[in-house]
Amino acid sequence: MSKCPYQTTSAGSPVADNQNSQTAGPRGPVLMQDYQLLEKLAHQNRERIPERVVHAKGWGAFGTFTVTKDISKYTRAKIFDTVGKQTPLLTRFSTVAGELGAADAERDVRGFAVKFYTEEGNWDLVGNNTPVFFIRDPLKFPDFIHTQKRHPKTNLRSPTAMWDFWSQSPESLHQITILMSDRGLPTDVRHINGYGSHTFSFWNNDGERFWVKFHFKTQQGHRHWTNEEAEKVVGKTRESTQEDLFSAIENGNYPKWTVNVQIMPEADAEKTSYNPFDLTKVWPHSEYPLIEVGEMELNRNAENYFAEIEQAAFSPSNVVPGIGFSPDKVLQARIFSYADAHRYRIGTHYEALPVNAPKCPVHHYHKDGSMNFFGNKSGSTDAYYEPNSFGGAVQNPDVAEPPLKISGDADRYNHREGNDDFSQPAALFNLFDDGQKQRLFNNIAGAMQGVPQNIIDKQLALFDKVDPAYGAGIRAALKA
Ligand code: HEM
Repeated sequence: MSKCPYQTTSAGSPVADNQNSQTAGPRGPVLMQDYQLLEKLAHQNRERIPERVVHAKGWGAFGTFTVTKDISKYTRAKIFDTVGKQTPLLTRFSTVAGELGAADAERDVRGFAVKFYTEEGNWDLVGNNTPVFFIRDPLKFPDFIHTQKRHPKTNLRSPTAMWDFWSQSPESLHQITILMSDRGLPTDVRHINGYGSHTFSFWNNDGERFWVKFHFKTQQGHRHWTNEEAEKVVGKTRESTQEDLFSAIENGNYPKWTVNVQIMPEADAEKTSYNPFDLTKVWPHSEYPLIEVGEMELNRNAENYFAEIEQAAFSPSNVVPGIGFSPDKVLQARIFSYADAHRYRIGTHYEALPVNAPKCPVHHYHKDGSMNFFGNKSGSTDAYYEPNSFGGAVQNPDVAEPPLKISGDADRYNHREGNDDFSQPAALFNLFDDGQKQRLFNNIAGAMQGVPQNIIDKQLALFDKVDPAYGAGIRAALKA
């Protein structure tokens, strides 16, 4: 058996006794000079960081992205430049509303966040298991999330608040239909698809821009629980997804996803009948078919959950040359929100932590700050400002994004005006067979228990507009 190392204080001094406090006599009291005891207690008091304001409960793993098809005519991103090329990555999956200790088997959207450690910096795709979202204007996000979290007085989740908000937000119908369908309660995260959801952009070496959507198709197939099955699971274990993902990887049963893109030439955005930057809409696959790009495999569990998964910081602002944003208003807001959240939740230099640090050289001129353990990053000791004459890092015009034409007057535009919120949910509703429809009705009726009738009526009127059979089915389920 190998000899264990000796325990030390955090200052490195060897510890003689870690079993007994230092006391005046065998019965105590303890001495103020027992710094070892003080250090242990003080560290324990600092073991928690704030949980994520949303997506607090999560499960993560490391893996690899492998390019299987050449899409270099659309993007100059180095991650895609050679078939067979592999890039290391980190994923974190999550539920949205539950706190850090929430049960896993809950009906909720699943977060699907991927950090690709590319040779030109980290690219984070912070998506969900749904191709659309509840809102299309980011001004709505804090209110929407308040309805998903606890009521200030009862400290309970409030179905009244949820349906009150949704019944006044017809753009949420598409996402509600997914959430209340079979796919709204997956058994685990190996059996879900992932979507970037927003429209992003690609640009190639010739300066051409394309609009792009990302789709991760599970190779494990889809698996879900009914509400009744999930209740039994939660009665047995609150950690069903953690157990499933961790043990699958530990046992060498590595989950895989086929990564696809939908590509829209830049000029098409002016022609489509729908706004291609509207997060509540999908692009018809018949017009913009899926193009295979690669495969994602998860093959390594974290050694330390807190250091590598809880402290992981994903942000839609992390793009790399060849991949860019789009005018999608919600995406634009997320470019601000995530890094701001990380500075608060983890600290100013969260990107220097090993799990967040890029695997390529990093050269910037940010200076000092709490927990700066790396000094200056400019590439030269004397170059702590820019421009300088001391060999510090310089800009690289080669990675400049092609200019984007913008038009219009600055104003607050009514995002509900002229928007069809009903056709796409109707198309989805009509894809469901009778059994799927009945479970959808039952799930919605179940989620409406205790909600005032006037709010239910407003919501039913919206379902009627999607399809009269949709509203009628829920009415019948409410009476059952
Ligand atoms: C205005 C809209 C939104 C805002 C302001 C917002 C904000 C946030 C914030 C502050 C966090 C916590 C970050 C942290 O502490 O690490 C978060 C987490 C997350 N959000 Fe959003 N969000 C928005 C919309 C979306 C959308 C549309 C998606 C998916 C398409 C999404 C997916 C996620 C995921 C997956 C996480 C968890 C990331 C992780 O695993 O660490 N969010 N969001």
